[in-house]
Parts: sequence; structure tokens; C-alpha cells
Amino acid sequence: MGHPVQYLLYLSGMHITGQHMIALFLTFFSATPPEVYEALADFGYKSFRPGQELAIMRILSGLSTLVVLSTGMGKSLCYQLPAYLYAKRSKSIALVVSPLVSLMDDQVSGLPPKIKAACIHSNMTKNQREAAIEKVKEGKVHVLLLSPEALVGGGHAGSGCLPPADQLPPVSFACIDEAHCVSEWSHNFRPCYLRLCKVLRDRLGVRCLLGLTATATLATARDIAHHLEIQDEDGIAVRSAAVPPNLHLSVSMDKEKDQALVGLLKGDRFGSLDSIIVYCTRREETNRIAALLRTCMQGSRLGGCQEWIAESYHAGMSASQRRRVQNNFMCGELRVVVATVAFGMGLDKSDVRGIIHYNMPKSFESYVQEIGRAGRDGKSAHCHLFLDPEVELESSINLACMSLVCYPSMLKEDNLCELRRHIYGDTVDYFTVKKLVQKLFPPCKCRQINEKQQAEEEQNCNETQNVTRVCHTHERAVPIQETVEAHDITEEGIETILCYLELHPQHWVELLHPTLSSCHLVCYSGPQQLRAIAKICPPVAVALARKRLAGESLSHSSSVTFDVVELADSMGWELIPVKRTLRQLQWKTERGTGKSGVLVEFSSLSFHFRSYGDLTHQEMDSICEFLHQRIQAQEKTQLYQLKACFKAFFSVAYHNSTSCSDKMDDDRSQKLKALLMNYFDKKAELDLSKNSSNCDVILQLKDWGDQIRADIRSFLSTRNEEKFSGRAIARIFHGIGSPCYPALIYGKDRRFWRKYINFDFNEIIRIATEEIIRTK
Ligand SMILES: Nc1ncnc2c1ncn2[C@@H]1O[C@H](COP(=O)(O)OP(=O)(O)OP(=O)(O)O)[C@@H](O)[C@H]1O
Repeated sequence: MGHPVQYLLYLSGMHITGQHMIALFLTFFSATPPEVYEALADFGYKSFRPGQELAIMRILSGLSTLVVLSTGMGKSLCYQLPAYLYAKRSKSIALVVSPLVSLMDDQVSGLPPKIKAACIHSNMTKNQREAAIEKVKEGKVHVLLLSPEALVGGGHAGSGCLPPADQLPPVSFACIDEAHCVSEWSHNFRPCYLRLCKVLRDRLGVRCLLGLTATATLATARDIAHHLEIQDEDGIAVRSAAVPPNLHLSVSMDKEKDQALVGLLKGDRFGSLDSIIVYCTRREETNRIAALLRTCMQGSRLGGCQEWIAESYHAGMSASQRRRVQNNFMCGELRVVVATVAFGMGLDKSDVRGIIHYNMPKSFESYVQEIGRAGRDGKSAHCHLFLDPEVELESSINLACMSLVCYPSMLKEDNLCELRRHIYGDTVDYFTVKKLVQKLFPPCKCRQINEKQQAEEEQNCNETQNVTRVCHTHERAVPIQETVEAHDITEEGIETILCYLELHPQHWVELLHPTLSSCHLVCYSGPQQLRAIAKICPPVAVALARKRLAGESLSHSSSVTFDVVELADSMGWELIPVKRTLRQLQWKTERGTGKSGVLVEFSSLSFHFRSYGDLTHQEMDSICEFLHQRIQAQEKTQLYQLKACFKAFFSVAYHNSTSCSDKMDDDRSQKLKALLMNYFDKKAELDLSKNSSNCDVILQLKDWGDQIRADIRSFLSTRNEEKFSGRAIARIFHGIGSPCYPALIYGKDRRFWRKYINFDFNEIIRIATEEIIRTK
């Protein structure tokens, strides 16, 4: 297939070629060709919505583009129409990467009938996936929807599912839905998204990328544009107002939120609305609130003809339970869904009339995305947010500071603290980074070998060469579960670090598909059989030789376990043929007939990558420094966003919701919209340094230092057989579970769990570290 711009030129009957003409062409001959309007009509639409035409024309011209449009404004057409036009002209597919795996099948069936689509994701069986790939190969598909994991591999989803590019029809362009996940500065960063663009370019030769998102600040949009390699400013094609005009926003700071919620739902504003979503941060809370509403709303006047008043929805429920709630809500039989943010992603219900936030969302981006699920039909809709009254908390601090008898756990826990916990739960300290870096870059022998060779060469020709990097990287595997437990860091945290290293200008690592790295080989006929197969199978011979070199005697052994990735690397073989050769040992013949009495098992899902083994101490230190700074910057940004969010909501909040349950003051709604607009455009920085006492109420430790130290000592003495880092203790005192210190176990000891949630996290780390050193 020719360069995509040729399609546009072809449509317009012109014959210009060459990259440099694209810009000229778009400037002077940008009238949309009739074929594009015809295709629009084929889709059943009369005209374009704002932004669609520009984005579609850019994609048809082969120019990577980012579209930032509020939910429901019609982003999907921006990939559907070009995919259709490209495929109409010649056999080609458009790839659409979407994180909404559970909704992918619905997305495919919901596409306009003109578009032939298929999807591939990790929830499908192997047969289903193969059938979809067959259809693609046969050219029966215009649009292929993929989960990010299906494309790049990663996590437990296994490796990427697509065949190599030469077995696929030409890819006209690739669309990345929810493109903000590409940016680590976004509210919903997903490590495997960072690798998407690279895989699309390197493995599939895609040159034109389309990013779609409903929420991105200007800074995030620029970061996404950078990843999509959008060269020109116009590439960020459309940025709409953050909040659609038909949404009416209000905020209140009620002391009794449960009563206030019931009152709000009975008031004039929400009382007559049919479909409402109430968002809560915690799963347990969704169940409690749904039950509360069922009890308190019984018999009260309801909007439509619903049979059920309220049901909860969260990721902890079974798939069938969730589907039932979603279906009932979609068809209008269920009035209120009380949910965590798991509900609503990709929900195509245009007449949701109300969104209530029982807790503050973690960022403006989340807020805008969540309220954007209301009023997609353009008709008026209402949104209300309950903000916990931190000012109350502040007065308790003043009391505490005046050394009145007050115990920290008596202080009211607030939204901000709750949300801060999630941020601290994700961060990793310098020590952990260092241990991880050592694991990712174990020393190799390349330098010694090279020096020996050089010495010989020098003797021969007396010439010195200044070699700085002698290692050309090694293939390595780091078992996921083992590393998670050893370093008390989440799988996602490790993946993020690996992505940072891959995207660093020095490309410290190259990520490969996750793989099972441990090979266990058992010979049922005893040690002689093991020795015999070593003679015919080089990988087994090398595995045994390596064991012997490491001082292990295997002469009486009939089984052996080894790291197959390390083995393949040491042999200079590719991993796949090594695994194939080993598997083959289970059969008598090459064609796999008759068992040989050898068992070969692969286990331990591992991160798989190439990395250097000859890094100097300085290089290792600078990598640690780089990673640590990135992680800290990320933490700071998130804390900043949280404060910015609180401050803005606080500035428009009513004292209690009765002031806005029947009627509301549109000025406050407009003010909040303006603040959101400013935030997304970053025209005005929300200055947090000024007047921060209004919202920043983390307790200083000076008045509580002794008490906290005493508690840390008491905690350590009750668990003197376990090892803790300062961060581990701070997490427990903040009630943050981690892989090694899960909430399920540590949360049971109420003397410590969450006790100091209102105190500065980093300060607790500092004191705890001091106490740990003292008790050693
Ligand atoms: N040009 C158009 N004219 C009329 N209706 C349109 C047009 N483009 C899209 N729509 C309709 O608008 C609705 C929302 O479109 P779409 O689902 O693409 O929105 P979106 O921006 O992708 O939303 P989300 O962010 O929630 O995914 C759909 O019902 C679609 O049919």
C-alpha cells in the first residue's frame, strides 16, 4: 500500500507525492473530498461534530493525531471512518487498542454495520483468538480491536497475540483509545501503554497513530503527542471544553453524608432523575450505601418505572453479578448504581441523568471523566460531590496542638488522607530501587573476556583501543512473584520501572515478552538417563556443566532445575529453540510419538528483557538516581493534583447539601467549570503555597513524635521475628497494604493499622527507620 497521503490525494484527483507536500496540501487544498461525506452518510450521520472532520482528514493524510474530546462527543468516528475508507480502497486493517477488555465484544457489535470488525484480548480462548486472526489474514476485517496486553504482551496476559506483520494485511493506521494512559503524568498511567507506540512502530511498521482521550491537561496532551511522535502543534487536533455545558455541578461539605445523600436523592434536583450513578472510593462502602438507599428510599417518589432502587457494583463482584447490574441499569430497570470507578468505563448509556460522588475523586481528570458519563444525549444532567469537611479536622488539629487530650485515631478520617494512601502505596524507596537495579543488571564476564582478548591483540599489534561498553546485553528473566515478595513492590511497580529504563535515552533495557523461566527436568529412569540425555541434548549438557561449575554435584541426581533464559543466553541460542529442544525430550521420536520417561516442566512467569552486564558502579548509581527521581516526581505530581482538586472543590462548596438539593446556584457551577478549564489548559496554576492551611492538614509530628516512637517500638517488639523497613511501618501506620504486609493480616491489629493516617507519611518513615536502627 502506498503512503497514506496518497489516498487523500487520490480522492481529490491530484497527483502529488512526497512527505514535504503534506503540510502544503493540507493548508491549500484542505476541502474535504466528497467520498468522505459519502462515507459519513453511509454511517447514518448528516454532518460532522466539532473536531471530527479535522482529525479524520489528518488520519487520511497519514499524519499522527491526538484528539481530546469530552465523553460522548464522538471520538470513535475519528477511527471508524478512515478505517472504512482505507479498507474500501485496498485490503488493509486499522488497529484499535483499547483497555476495556470486558466491553470489547460489545464494542465490536456496537460498530456501524458498514464496518467489519474483530477483537483479540486475553479473556478469549486460544481457539477464539485463532479464529479472529484467520479472519484478519483473509482480509475480512476493517478494524481489529486489541487489548494493550494482546499487542505487547505483559503481566499475566502472556505474550502478544498478533502474528508478524508480513502475515497481516497492511496496517493503515493504529488508534490508541484512552491515550492518556500513555503519559505517566496522567491520572491513569499504565506501563504497558508506554511500550505500545514502540511495538506498533517497530514490530508492525505503523507510521500513523491516532490517540483518543476525554481527559488530558495541556501538559499531558503534549506528553502523549511526544509519544505518538506528533511533530506539529496542530497534531493535537481538538481540545474541547473540559465539562460539557449541559452538566450542572455542585459540591457540599455535609457532616452527616449518609443523611445528606438520601436528602439529595429525595430533593427536587435529583428526585425526578431516572438513571443515577453514585461513586464511592471503597468497595465495602458501595454495598453499605446501596443497602442504605434501598432502606431509606422505599416508598418515596421515584423518577421512572424502575423495579429496583439501588444496587452496588465493584470489581470484587462476580462477572455475572456485574453484568446483571449493568444490564438492569442500561435498560432502565435499575435507578441507582452505587459503584467504584470500575463502573462506567465505556458505558454507552446516553441518558444517565445524575452522578453523585460520595467521596472526592483522586484527580480532576477522574472527576471530569466520571461526570462525563452523565448527559451524553446533550440534555441537562446533574452532578454533586460530597467533600469531607477538612476544616473541621483543622480545628481538631488546633485543639491537639494546644495539647488538649486528643488521640489521633479520634480525629476524623478524611478523603484526602484516604486518597493520599493510594499514592504512597504506589511509591518505592531508594533502597528498593537499588536492590531491583542490582537484580536487573547482574555483572557478566564480557569485560574480563574482552580484556583478555585485548591484551592478546595488544601484544600482536601494540595498539590500544578505548572500549567503554563491551557487553552487548544479555537475555534475562526476573520471576514476577518472587520479586514482588522479595522487594515488597507491586508487579505494576516493577513493570513501570522496566518501562522507564527502556525509554531512557540510553535504552538501559529492552523488554521482551514475559516468559516462564524455570525449567524442571525429571528422568524417571534415574541418574543414568539424565547423563544419557545430556550427551544428545546440548541445553541439558550445558545446564549440568553450569551446575558442576557452581559446585553442585548431580552424579546421583535424576532431576535438575535451572533458569532456561540464562541457559539460552550463555549458549548464545535463541530462547524458543532451547525450550523446543527441551520439550522434545519428553517424546521418543521427533514427531512426538511415545513417551520417553522424561518430564519437562516450565514455570515461574517472569519479566523477560535484555540488559547490560558491564555497568560501572557510577552507571548503576546514576540509574538508581534517575529512577528514584522519576518515582518521586510522580508522587509529588499526584499529591499536587490531589491538593489542587480539593482546593477547587472547597472554593465552590456549600456548607450542606440542603442548599442545593432543590435548586442550585449556577454561578458556582460555572466557577467550578472555569477552574477545571484553567487546570486543563494550565493557563493559571493553582497556587497551593498560598493559603494552603485551608486544605493541607497533615499533622506535624512535633506534638506526637514521642507517642509515635513508643508505638513503633511496641509494634517492633510484638513482631520481633519479622523484618520491617521504615516504609513498611509507615504503610502499616497509614493502613496501606502491600504484597508482603497485606491488609488482610496486618489490618487485623487495630492498635497500629491506620492509626497515624493523618500524619506525614515521609516523616513516619524517617522516625521508623531511626527506631529500627536503634533496636538492631
Ligand atoms: N457526526 C455525528 N453526528 C451524530 N451523532 C454522532 C456523530 N458522531 C458520533 N455520534 C454519536 O455520538 C455518540 C457518542 O459517540 P462516541 O461513543 O464515539 O463518543 P466518545 O467520544 O467516543 O465517548 P467515550 O469517551 O465515552 O468513549 C454515539 O451514539 C454516536 O453514534
